[in-house]
Amino acid sequence: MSATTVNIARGLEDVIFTESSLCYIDGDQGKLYYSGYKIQDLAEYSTFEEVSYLLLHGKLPTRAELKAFSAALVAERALPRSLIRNIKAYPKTAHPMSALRTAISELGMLDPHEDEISPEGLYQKSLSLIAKFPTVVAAIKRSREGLSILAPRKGLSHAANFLYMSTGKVPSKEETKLMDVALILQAEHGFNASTFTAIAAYSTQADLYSSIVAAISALKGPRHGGANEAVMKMLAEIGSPERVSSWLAELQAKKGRVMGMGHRVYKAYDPRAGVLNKYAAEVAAKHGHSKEYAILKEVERQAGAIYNPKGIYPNVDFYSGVVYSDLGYGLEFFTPIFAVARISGWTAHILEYTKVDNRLLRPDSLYTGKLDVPYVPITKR
Ligand SMILES: CC(=O)SCCNC(=O)CCNC(=O)[C@H](O)C(C)(C)COP(=O)(O)OP(=O)(O)OC[C@H]1O[C@@H](n2cnc3c(N)ncnc32)[C@H](O)[C@@H]1OP(=O)(O)O
Ligand SMILES: O=C([O-])CC(=O)C(=O)O
Repeated sequence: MSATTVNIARGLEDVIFTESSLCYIDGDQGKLYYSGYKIQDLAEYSTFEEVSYLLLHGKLPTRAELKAFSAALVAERALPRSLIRNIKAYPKTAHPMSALRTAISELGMLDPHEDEISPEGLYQKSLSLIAKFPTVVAAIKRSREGLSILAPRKGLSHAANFLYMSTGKVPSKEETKLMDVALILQAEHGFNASTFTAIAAYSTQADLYSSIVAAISALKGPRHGGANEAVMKMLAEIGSPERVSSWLAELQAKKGRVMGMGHRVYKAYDPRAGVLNKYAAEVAAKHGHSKEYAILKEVERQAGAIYNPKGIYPNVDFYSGVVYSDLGYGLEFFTPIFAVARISGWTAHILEYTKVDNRLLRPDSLYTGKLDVPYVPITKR
């Protein structure tokens, strides 16, 4: 093989390595479907529980199925005591994504059946992880803020309970809807970097927890899930809508990237950003976070003129921070909230991959090094 005969896909773009019926993205048209349903319909009419059921089962639940599924999630929400103790002892300076990665790793260690990979065992562990992610993230948040960790509260939906455990207040209907929408929009997105990482780990027959820890690690990066936090830092750097133009000129001069814009698959407006933009505008108008929103709109307008012709538009991370800030989360919790949503997609993909054909993932590279180099003893180098 030589460089002239091999087509190297550096970012694995356009490489199709499996089949999946979980998610369809039309990147040119800016369309997204979960198991055939339009993302806009799910965001408007559904709940995170319903969407998680859809992803795990491939169909929307009946009323009775949803009731049983939601009850199963509620039953799995609480954390082992020793994990709560340990979360309290995590350094307050640690990034919440590092704390989440550590906590999920601990959950695996505490599960006496960590390695079980029967379909029933995997499904049960998936439910348990979907249920526990909000409890873990809320516990990390409260512990960092020097507040007592709250136990999950029965009678609250997944989104409402997450908000309750995070803030100590039972949220309003509007706040719950806002969190539900954010979680629904981020629940699944095909073979993005974190899902692919989860599958790569799982393809070795590593246990579910290890695969999810791998996924959390990949989500942390600012080119992927970490972009929502990076957007907020970018807004702080810009400072005001009037500064957007000079900031953009500097960014272009150093060939930098506008965080929250651009996507490997979408070469049009990310439909999730469209939905979040609408909610962010409402939140900004109602609750006075209008400065951040105003800067974002200006970045979208001015950066759009430069980058839209190249297929670079706002992605899901562009407007989500305005929504999370409004719900009471600091910017370091934006990516953990993404993980609270994406755990459904990660586990659904692992369950699906097991059924399709759990084949070891192992790509190749074009070797560009030397061969048959004579070994020189260390004393002679
Ligand atoms: C949930 C998610 O993961 S959504 C994505 C979140 N990430 C971000 O928002 C970070 C900012 N965006 C990016 O870095 C990129 O758009 C990515 C990594 C997400 C996808 O990019 P890719 O499809 O891999 O494109 P690639 O990195 O090859 O860039 C192609 C060209 O577009 C430019 N480009 C891509 N994104 C941006 C951006 N946000 N701002 C400015 N230029 C950009 C690159 O500089 C490059 O230009 P060049 O050809 O002149 O060198
Ligand atoms: O699909 C991707 O590459 C990134 C993304 O938008 C997501 O994971 O939600």
